Amino acid sequence: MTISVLGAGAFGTALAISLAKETPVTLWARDSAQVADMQRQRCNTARLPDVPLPARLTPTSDFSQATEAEVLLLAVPMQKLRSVLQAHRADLKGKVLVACCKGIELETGFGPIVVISQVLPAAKPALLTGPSFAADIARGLPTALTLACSDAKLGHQLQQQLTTANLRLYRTTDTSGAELGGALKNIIAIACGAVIGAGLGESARAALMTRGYAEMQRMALACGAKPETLAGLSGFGDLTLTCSSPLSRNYQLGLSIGRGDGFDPNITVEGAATARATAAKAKTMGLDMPLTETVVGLLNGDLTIATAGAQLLARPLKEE
Ligand SMILES: NC(=O)C1=CN([C@@H]2O[C@H](COP(=O)(O)OP(=O)(O)OC[C@H]3O[C@@H](n4cnc5c(N)ncnc54)[C@H](O)[C@@H]3O)[C@@H](O)[C@H]2O)C=CC1
Ligand SMILES: O=C(CO)COP(=O)(O)O
Repeated sequence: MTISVLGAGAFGTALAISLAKETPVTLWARDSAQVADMQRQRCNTARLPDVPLPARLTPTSDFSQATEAEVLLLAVPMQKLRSVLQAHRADLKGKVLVACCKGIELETGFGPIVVISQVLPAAKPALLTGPSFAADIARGLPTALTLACSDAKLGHQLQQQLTTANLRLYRTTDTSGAELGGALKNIIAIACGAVIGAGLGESARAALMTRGYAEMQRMALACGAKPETLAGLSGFGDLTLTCSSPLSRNYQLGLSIGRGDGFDPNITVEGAATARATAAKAKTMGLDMPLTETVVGLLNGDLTIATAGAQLLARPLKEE
């Protein structure tokens, strides 16, 4: 079996490093200078500077070389997924495509599986998601993820093919639940970072995580997802990691909002566009998602932390 990873950011490189310890892996980046640097230094100096690339990992900027593999992992940000697929439609036709991004497309409200199916109707889409920092995977630390694929046979096969010594995959056919868990937890992580950054305390964070989980479930169940998927690695698991670790970029963005600091717009923070997409989607579906709306208000500068907190606390009292 041959594997390629498309996108040599932090996550794509980490997955390629882990998989290349067991099988040959091609890692594609669009930037030929970055590829030359990885070939020379045997390291992704920009994203994972302390981790050497295994001998069986081949960096390339030649897209057709990368698409010779049987299984392709798509590790580009969610908001870039459609354009990458469209740009390489011919090479990707009919391929097994495992999306590794976590988010909802701003313009359409769709997750990665639908985007793949729209651009490449003959492709066989799957999703790899769950609690994992690129740095942990790259360093060989133990990690458990969810492999979601509506085709149960293909999902079983991918689970076997993509499990490594440190990366244990569970499988599900509930792609909608896995997509939404991984996407929506980023919104709540921004909120948690904001609360901690503003010094509002650990109790407030626990409240946000719990009510955020209720909000995630509300949206996911309305979209036909299974509750047990939300309770699994892709939902509850990733919510826990992302809302509690300063290594999370979504949490870091929240921290900077809470502290009133600036934030580098070039850092990949999936939760920002996803919050906006989710708030719009919730409105059309008639769903109450007050935390998501609050995060959008904070991101747009329409709310301060003080007014956001006051608004949430003043909401009508209800059953849990
Ligand atoms: N970094 C992490 O710990 C984890 C990241 N993820 C997910 O993986 C996805 C990617 O995140 P990271 O790798 O961390 O981001 P990153 O910012 O480190 O890398 C993104 C990569 O995508 C490439 N890219 C962007 N637009 C492109 C285009 N149009 N064509 C080709 N390449 C393009 C960039 O050059 C960059 O190498 C996100 O959805 C994120 O949520 C998931 C789990 C863990
Ligand atoms: O998805 C992640 C952890 O599972 C990575 O989180 P960030 O994108 O917030 O860094």
